[in-house]
Amino acid sequence: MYIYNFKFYLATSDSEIFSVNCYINHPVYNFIDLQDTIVALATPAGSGAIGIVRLSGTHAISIANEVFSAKNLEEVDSHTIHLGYIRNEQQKIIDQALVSVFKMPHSYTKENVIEVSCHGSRYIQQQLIELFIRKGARIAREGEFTLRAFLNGQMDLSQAEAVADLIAAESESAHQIALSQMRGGFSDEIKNLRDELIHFASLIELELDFGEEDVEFANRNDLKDLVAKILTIIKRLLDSFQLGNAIKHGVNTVLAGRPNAGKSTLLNALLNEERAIVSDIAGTTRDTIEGILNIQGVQYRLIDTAGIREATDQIEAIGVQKTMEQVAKSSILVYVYDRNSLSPIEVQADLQKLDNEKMNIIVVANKTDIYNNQQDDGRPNPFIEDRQLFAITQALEKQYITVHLSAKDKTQIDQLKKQLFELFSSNEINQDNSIVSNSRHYEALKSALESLDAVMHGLEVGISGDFLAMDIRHALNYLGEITGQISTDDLLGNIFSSFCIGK
Ligand SMILES: Nc1nc2c(ncn2[C@@H]2O[C@H](COP(=O)(O)OP(=O)(O)OP(=O)(O)O)[C@@H](O)[C@H]2O)c(=O)[nH]1
Ligand SMILES: [Mg+2]
Repeated sequence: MYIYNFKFYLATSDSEIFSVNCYINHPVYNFIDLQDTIVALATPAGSGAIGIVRLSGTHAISIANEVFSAKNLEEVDSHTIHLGYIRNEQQKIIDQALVSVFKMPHSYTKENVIEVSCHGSRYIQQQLIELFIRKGARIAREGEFTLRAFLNGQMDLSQAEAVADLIAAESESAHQIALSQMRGGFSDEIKNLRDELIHFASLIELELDFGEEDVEFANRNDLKDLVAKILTIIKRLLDSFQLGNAIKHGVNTVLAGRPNAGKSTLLNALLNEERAIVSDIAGTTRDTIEGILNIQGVQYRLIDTAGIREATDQIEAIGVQKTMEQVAKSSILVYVYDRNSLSPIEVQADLQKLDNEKMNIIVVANKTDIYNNQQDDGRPNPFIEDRQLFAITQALEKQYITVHLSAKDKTQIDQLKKQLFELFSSNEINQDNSIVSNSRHYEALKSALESLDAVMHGLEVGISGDFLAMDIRHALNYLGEITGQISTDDLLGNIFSSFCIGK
């Protein structure tokens, strides 16, 4: 099968080999009928000032022309807009509308596209869609406009996915990542590297064709250099995922610490609203409480939790367990403690318990409004007086970013925000760096990395060409999945079903 494809490759243009292979294995074009003309509402359902009904497909213009009398739409230029009445079969006016005409291939889907901007009444939109269906269009499936754009070569798969991300983007940084991916992002880079790898794969396959003869068309050192180059790039992309994913979905930031440390007070101060109940009773917060904080375009999902201690009742015990789960799931832990009542030894013990390699930690030494050298009751603060304890505090502050603040008086809250932002700064995005934010891409890159590691290992120990070719083929498949050069019905179905109808 593969050799057959390979010979086919030699007879055709460069780098077509794997798409041919994919086409034979996965007839992507079969599961959807590209001949149909599709219709859907492109604006949100419901009433508004304007609603847009969109048609795409071979007959889009002729269908619209049948119900629009002001002009012959088949004769107008592409990218023109026309005002006129839309009438049903009984010549009853449905609406006066603006009709935009895009002639293939100069449209979003590369097909004929009509956009009818009508008055945004539900009734009119419904009537228009039903009329177009009676005239031969069918209702579009979720994401079918974008799927067609992909199948017709308007964009690659990762760009199509970025369209959905762009629509869903709720913060400046998520918007930025989606936009950069839509404009090509890292997929061009992947495509180019993949093409270079295909070149080597074909040379190695050619060696295999010569069977018994001892020939080597693919220079192993050059291949090694290429694989090393690709590995470096893939590793960089994989590393960017933590940032990309956090930005796309919001950075999970958990506030944890002992009861009465002031976590809920801090949540309220950060959100600037009284979200969580605050009291001097230890164990006030039982369940997790969330709020969204936007710092310069990055969304932080703040999670206030139950104070960590030996629980005094069952409900509190569940709360403490939930806290530990939240800590494990989060990207940032804001560990809050009352610096006037918790000894540095206890702080150290807490941090050791909570710290896991992956997490970013910010320590908040709370309640600076209480005079540092004396406690609530006026007695001197033992942690300042004791030189040994003071040394532990200093060591901790070296190890962890520490912010001294008063949650109650809202002093130094901006300093905490600054530290949060610096952990997940969006500078990297602004510089147009390639950032992976899609978990499907992340998984494919991880698999490609494994296969390429195997290729590298194979090159080092000098394994035979057929094994080498197999690992390269795997890597090519995984890389091709990202851009859609390799795709299956299931994969496409999965991706586009998460789109809304009309996109
Ligand atoms: N003086 C002072 N008191 C504070 C500060 N922050 C919180 N408090 C007080 O400390 C007590 C506990 O505050 P909470 O915010 O409920 O503490 P918590 O960490 O959420 O406590 P649990 O929910 O029980 O785990 C309340 O009486 C707050 O008013 C602060 O910065 N300065
Ligand atoms: Mg609380």
